[in-house]
Amino acid sequence: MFNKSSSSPPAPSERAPRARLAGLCAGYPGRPVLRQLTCRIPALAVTALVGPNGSGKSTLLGVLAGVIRPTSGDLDLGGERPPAFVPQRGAVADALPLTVRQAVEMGRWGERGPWRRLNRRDRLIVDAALDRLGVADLAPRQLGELSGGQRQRALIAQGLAQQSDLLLLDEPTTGLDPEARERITALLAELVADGVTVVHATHDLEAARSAEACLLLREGRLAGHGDPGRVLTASALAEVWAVAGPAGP
Ligand SMILES: Nc1ncnc2c1ncn2[C@@H]1O[C@H](COP(=O)(O)OP(=O)(O)OP(=O)(O)O)[C@@H](O)[C@H]1O
Repeated sequence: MFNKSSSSPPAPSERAPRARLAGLCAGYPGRPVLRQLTCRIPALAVTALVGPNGSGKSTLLGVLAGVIRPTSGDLDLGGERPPAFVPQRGAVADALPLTVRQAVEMGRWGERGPWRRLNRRDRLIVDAALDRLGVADLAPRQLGELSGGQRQRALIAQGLAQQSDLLLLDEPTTGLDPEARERITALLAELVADGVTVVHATHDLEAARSAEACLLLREGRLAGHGDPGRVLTASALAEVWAVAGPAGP
């Protein structure tokens, strides 16, 4: 009677991984950052990358996105389409004269090229992404005049319009108020239900705890990975942030 239903989904650690890292090292010219990372990123789950400033979260996203080449070790990234990468909000100039719709349409450039007109299918994909993120009514507005939460949803819609099954986001909730943070966190979980694997770097421990998996980084090394409830303990966080300095998470 109390047997687990045979239809309950397997735990993330038991699922086929979307990405496998083995002894992976990466960084910038003359600056090694990631050191010997060995872990799996579960498919169809939200994975949070957690760690102090400079611990290598964005670098790891860059490696997964294919913009930073590992210097050694292996990265096995399955999937048929390249990952979709949504950079930090600050990386997108607020002054860019772009409407929300134009920003989301840029998500189609990878397939169409920036100079080719979008076709009907592209426009339907853009409409669906705007709808999914609840920003369809903001489509004609300038990106720069939106609230932080609205802009972040527009940028996630741009990632979604790339139609990848792997969505990489750099600090999608940073700088947002609690309500907007919760909304984005809930949206990421919903995208998993749509068939997307989500990996996001975050300083928001609440968001990290609500993820199905996490990677805890300390000075470019893996200090823990797996179930956030097991990895993000008070003692592990105190230890990781003590190494990083007194600023705290
Ligand atoms: N383009 C770059 N060239 C050289 N070094 C870089 C570059 N980008 C980042 N670094 C360095 O790599 C290290 C890791 O940076 P990274 O941005 O990956 O950390 P992070 O965990 O994402 O930090 P934060 O939480 O502040 O965003 C830092 O020491 C940083 O100074």
